[in-house]
Amino acid sequence: MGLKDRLKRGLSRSRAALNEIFYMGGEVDDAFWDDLEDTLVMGDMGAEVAISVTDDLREQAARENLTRAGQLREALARRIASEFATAERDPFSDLPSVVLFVGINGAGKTTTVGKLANVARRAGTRTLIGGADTFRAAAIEQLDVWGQRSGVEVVTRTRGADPASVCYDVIERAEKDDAQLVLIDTAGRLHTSPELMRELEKVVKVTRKRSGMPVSVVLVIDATTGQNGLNQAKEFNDALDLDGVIVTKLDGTAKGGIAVQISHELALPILRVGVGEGVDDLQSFDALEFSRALVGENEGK
Ligand SMILES: Nc1nc2c(ncn2[C@@H]2O[C@H](COP(=O)(O)OP(=O)(O)OP(=O)(O)O)[C@@H](O)[C@H]2O)c(=O)[nH]1
Repeated sequence: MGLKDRLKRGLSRSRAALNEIFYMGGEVDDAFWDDLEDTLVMGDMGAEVAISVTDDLREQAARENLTRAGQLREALARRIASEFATAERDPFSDLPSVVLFVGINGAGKTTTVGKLANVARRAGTRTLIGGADTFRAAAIEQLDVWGQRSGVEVVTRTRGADPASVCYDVIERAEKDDAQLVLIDTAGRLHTSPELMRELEKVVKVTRKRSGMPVSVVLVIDATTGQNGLNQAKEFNDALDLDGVIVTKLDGTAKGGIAVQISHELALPILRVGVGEGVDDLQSFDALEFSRALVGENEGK
């Protein structure tokens, strides 16, 4: 299956409601505009974005005399795409680069690190994995499995070790091995715990201070957490000044619009999206491709 098809398949649940209001041949009337706005809100795009997208599209329809719903699909995708913040640099391809992955428990950090390491190694990039999740023994084992699978070395310490000193070790090793890409997994934590957030601030500070390579802090968010995901993003961004976001599990939700809202409200780029559990299901992010997959295309296209 091609990448585009995987993205489309992954977003099929999010697309279902919009598909319904865009059924072929539908008239563009007041009910259509109400339905469109409601559907965008229900898909977790947020009221502000939903209203401004609908208003703009409505003006465009009047200006260009578009009367059938199907005629508006591509325009809607383009309008939604314009809501995403754009990335100044991609920390996974603009090398050298150190990336710290943060997020709440179970968001998909370890899996994401593993998938990215696998892809980087296959592309011939000298890659190193850092295991700063010393809280859970299983997390260290899980990273080791990904390391073995992809042939990437994992630098970590035993359970209970200070995560900031693990980062120190990782950077030291990266310099010695002349690594180009360093991916560091951190322990999952609730954004509502000030103590854990402070610990994470220390991890980021130590890594930034010690590393001669640019350091990015990337938040991994599980899309199925919906509006809670937006709150998490705000808390993490306030504490750590994030560089970007990876949204996972978009295949498990009808609320894929949350990616639009997070990127727009926090002015943070989406760096990758997860649309399934396979290695190829962690995809590069293209705002227009993503928006098209969210909105759907007319039949026969
Ligand atoms: N369906 C689906 N599952 C995913 C995706 N990304 C990750 N997962 C699954 O989510 C689960 C949790 O992923 P982990 O990588 O262990 O999460 P974590 O953030 O490292 O968790 P902690 O170590 O507890 O902080 C795993 O079963 C993954 O396979 C995705 O895009 N789609």
